[in-house]
Amino acid sequence: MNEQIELPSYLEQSPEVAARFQRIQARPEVLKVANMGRVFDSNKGPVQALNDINFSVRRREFVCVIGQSGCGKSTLIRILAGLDQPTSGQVLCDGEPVTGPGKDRGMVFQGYTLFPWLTVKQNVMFGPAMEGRKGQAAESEALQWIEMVGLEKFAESYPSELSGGMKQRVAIARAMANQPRILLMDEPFGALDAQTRAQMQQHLLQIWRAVDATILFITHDLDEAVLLADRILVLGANPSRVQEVIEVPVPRPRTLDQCLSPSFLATKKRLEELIHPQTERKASFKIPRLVAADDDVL
Ligand SMILES: Nc1ncnc2c1ncn2[C@@H]1O[C@H](COP(=O)(O)OP(=O)(O)OP(=O)(O)O)[C@@H](O)[C@H]1O
Repeated sequence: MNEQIELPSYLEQSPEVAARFQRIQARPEVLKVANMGRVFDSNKGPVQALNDINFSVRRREFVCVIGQSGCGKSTLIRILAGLDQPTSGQVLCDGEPVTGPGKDRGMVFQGYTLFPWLTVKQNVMFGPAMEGRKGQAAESEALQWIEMVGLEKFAESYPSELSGGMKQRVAIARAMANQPRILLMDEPFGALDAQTRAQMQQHLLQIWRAVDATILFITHDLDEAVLLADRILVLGANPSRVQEVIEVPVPRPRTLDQCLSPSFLATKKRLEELIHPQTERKASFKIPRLVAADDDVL
């Protein structure tokens, strides 16, 4: 039997979800990106990586950014972090122009960026210590963050003694210990196996619910974006612009079970239409013949 399930529109929101978006709209803007562009000079001439990007993120909102490879996601997050500068437009964090890195913006990358010579606790205390916050109070605060990510038994361990998922949990605790206004995450779970990744997604949602954190999260994974985000920013390519902003209609709290709900599937379908349009030309490349035609293969 070839039965097709009729999906609702991804624009359809239950009253509960619509009310949540109204509440978010009423909150102050933590991050504002206005008419922002970035042109790189290259030996083949200028490369317009980002063009006229406009969006804002409100307090305690969870925003995911998706887009095809090379559409400028990393460039965007590097500019938001203050690690790169736009060539036009501006970025405001709490109304102040971003001119460089700052403790109001924490970063978690895909690669494990812990200091290998420091213990988990020392890694988490690193930022506060640079600010002059040391001693018993700073230590017990660090231990609270370590507990929040469920690693209290590993406070004295070194990064080499931890799994990939555990290292990323330390990276989140370390970023949060600086009490950032916004946490910028660039494919933080990209290197993890599927099961660990699913656990980390739930862990991140728990942390986000427990603290006053605004999150901007880059991912290639459409399921991950729908599972985590309030809104999903879809970047189009050549040059990169905000192609669509999707308000995820899936109610919270989110669990893995919801990945099969009609609203989840409808949102994912819309993302697929945007990221992999039907009209996209099929790849036409030639694979060199590696064996002679008369070889006996398979
Ligand atoms: N330093 C640079 N010099 C020249 N061009 C650059 C530079 N950095 C990025 N680009 C170009 O800008 C565009 C966007 O790159 P970016 O790395 O931001 O994309 P991305 O969406 O993060 O890609 P991926 O998903 O593959 O990581 C690409 O065309 C890239 O070649």
